[in-house]
This record gives sequence, structure tokens and C-alpha cells, in this order.
Amino acid sequence: MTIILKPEPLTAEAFAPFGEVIETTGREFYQINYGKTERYSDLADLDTLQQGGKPTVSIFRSQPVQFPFRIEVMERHPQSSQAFISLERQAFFTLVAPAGEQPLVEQIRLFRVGAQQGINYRRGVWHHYLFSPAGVRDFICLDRTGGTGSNCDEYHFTQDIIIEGC
Ligand SMILES: NC(=O)N[C@@H](O)C(=O)O
Ligand code: NI
Repeated sequence: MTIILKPEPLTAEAFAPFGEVIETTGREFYQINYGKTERYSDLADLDTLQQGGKPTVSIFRSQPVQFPFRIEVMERHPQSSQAFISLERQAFFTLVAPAGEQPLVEQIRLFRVGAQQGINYRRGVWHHYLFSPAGVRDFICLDRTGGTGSNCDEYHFTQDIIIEGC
């Protein structure tokens, strides 16, 4: 039996069990730079210091996937959060499941991240690796480097789980 995942719109409330939505819509800001800039602060809880780790900024240049796209693996970072923001401000998908020993298929959630949104996975939350829905796309990634211990556990599914398309 094939499991077809249906995307949900991404809201801070719906994503709260998995982390934060990084956006300006509906968020508080304060004026800086002599009134020329609105600063929207503390939009995500960056958790990168476990076991001597430190924060790092990367650019992910992601290749597009072909739809229908089969979900074969999910991963978690037991030692850090991980955030992604589209540099081209294009919509993309995020696939998550609650932290725990393994991702449970019935608990997988697929969200469509809007062009003006980004996401931050809380430490230990299961997610699919980043992919572009169309074209080669660049993303900023904020997560952890250095420190001790491994920081990426994978879980491989046996079921046939697919995303039909954008
Ligand atoms: N492997 C890596 O750095 N990226 C993944 O963790 C991902 O979520 O894309
Ligand atoms: Ni990851």
C-alpha cells in the first residue's frame, strides 16, 4: 500500500512540536539603524553547544528532486537544532516527525514552507534531508559543528511513502 503525504500550510502553531517558523509576518520588531531597519529578533532557538559544539553557517546548494518523490529515509540531530531559509525566497517542503526512538509513519507531517518563511528543527526532531522542489536552489543552514559525538542518526523506511508534487 502506498502512503501519499499531503502538504499542510506552515504555521508557527502547527510546527510548534517540531521547532520554530522563521518569518516576519505577525512577529514583533523594533526599529534600529536610525529608523531605516526593522529588527525581528529571536525567531528561533539555536541549540548548538552540546558536547563542545559551536554554531556554524552554511550554504546548501540543493539539487531538485523528481516527483512523485519517494521518502526512503529520515534523520535526526541528537546534539543540535538545524535551521533552513531559502536564499531565493522560494517555497520548499519540510517533512517532520516527533523526536523519539524512530519516526512513526503515521506521525509524519509534510509542510509547505512559504517563500517568506524558514524553519528551525528542534534538537532530536526527525526530518527529511533538505531538497529543492524545482531547480538548483541555495539555502542558508544554521546548525552545529565541532564538538564530540555523532550528530546525525538515520532511519530507513520499508513502506512506500511518496510526495506527489509541489
Ligand atoms: N547532512 C546535512 O548536513 N544536512 C541534513 O542534516 C539536512 O537536514 O539536510
Ligand atoms: Ni538535518
